[in-house]
Amino acid sequence: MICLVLTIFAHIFPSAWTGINERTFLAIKPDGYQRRLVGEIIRRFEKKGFCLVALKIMQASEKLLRQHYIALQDKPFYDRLVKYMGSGPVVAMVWQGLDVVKTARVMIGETNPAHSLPGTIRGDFCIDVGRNVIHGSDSRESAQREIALWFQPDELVCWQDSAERWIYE
Ligand SMILES: Nc1ncnc2c1ncn2[C@@H]1O[C@@H]2COP(=O)(O)O[C@H]2[C@H]1O
Repeated sequence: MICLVLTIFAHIFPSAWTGINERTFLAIKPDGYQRRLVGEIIRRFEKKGFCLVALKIMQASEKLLRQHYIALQDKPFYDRLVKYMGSGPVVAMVWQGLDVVKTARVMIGETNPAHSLPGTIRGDFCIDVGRNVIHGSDSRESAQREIALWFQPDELVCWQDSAERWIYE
């Protein structure tokens, strides 16, 4: 209940989710799902120390995907991207932790896998920019927008992280 109130509060005042409560939106794309990379990807963020606060498998609607990628609507690959993202299951997730937006992007690698270093998700698991396995919000503002687009407030779970004092000073 407290979490629900906090989540609604954060929709109105995004600054509520800062510091160790910062949140980001990640989605394992249909290629990552088909290639059985779901466990490996989740494992990386768990081992890093971030908290998983929401997760669902879904086949995203065209409407949702057009909204999600609205900033890219003038790009020549926009329709192709929406079609690919809707072509199979995706795993939509919200992760929480200090600087999670920026750190998740570092862990994911560059948009083009060819420019991604080994050790990053895209550097390790993919080759083609049109099949780059995972999406991660590119800013705190995008994260707020994307979380609100993909999840209802009551789908985000607040839980007490018993390892917190071993992760943060
Ligand atoms: N040149 C491109 N051709 C096809 N897809 C692209 C291209 N550039 C970016 N994208 C896709 O657009 C997506 C936008 O953000 P993502 O991190 O989800 O990953 C990106 C790629 O999947």
